[in-house]
Amino acid sequence: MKIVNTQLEGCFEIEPKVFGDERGYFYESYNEKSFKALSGIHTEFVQDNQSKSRKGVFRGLHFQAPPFAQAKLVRVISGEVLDVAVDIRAGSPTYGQYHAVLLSAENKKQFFVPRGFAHGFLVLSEEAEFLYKCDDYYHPAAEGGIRYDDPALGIDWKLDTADLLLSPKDRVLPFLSEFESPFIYEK
Ligand SMILES: Cc1cn([C@H]2C[C@H](O)[C@@H](COP(=O)(O)OP(=O)(O)O[C@H]3O[C@@H](C)C(=O)[C@@H](O)[C@H]3O)O2)c(=O)[nH]c1=O
Repeated sequence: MKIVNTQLEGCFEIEPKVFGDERGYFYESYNEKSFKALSGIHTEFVQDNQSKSRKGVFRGLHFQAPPFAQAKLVRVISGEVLDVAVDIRAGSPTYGQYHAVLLSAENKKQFFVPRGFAHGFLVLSEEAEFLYKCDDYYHPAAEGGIRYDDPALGIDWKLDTADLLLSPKDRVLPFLSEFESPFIYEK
């Protein structure tokens, strides 16, 4: 596997080593030892989540506030999504900046979203199944988020955002300017 760092400190993409043969393919979708050795991060994942969504569904931009913050290792097992992480660590030199990556069953890329980032994805294919590991458990009372269509973020979603399907909860999330981050940047 190969780690590709992004412009946002702590956020990186993973390109797994895929072994193809006449039967199909094989790859290690997660190997704790390699993950820790290559990333230098000693995250202990405790929960795996899976969701399925149809084209035009947007989930996000979500986080859990400390002390229940979650780092996530995300990937797609069918279809294609545009996955985005936004730096919401108060005082971060890249506060409000985002990284977007196309994740698909085809490219098998993974994306590591650290604590202190809001995360979301838009489904670009007819359907997509999304799988992710989290390093803390679900705590609904600690859930928070910011609006995906905040002009201050300026995210290019690659689909007409007028017709997206969002949960009622995600429709009323605050814009960055209305938002007080529960995360503080630590160098
Ligand atoms: C996230 C989560 C939800 N749920 C329940 C609550 C609710 O009834 C149902 C659907 O929840 P949501 O609408 O919050 O699901 P969803 O919008 O898919 O939320 C997810 O979005 C992506 C972008 C993330 O990054 C995740 O961390 C998570 O926030 O599942 C759990 O039981 N455990 C969990 O860990």
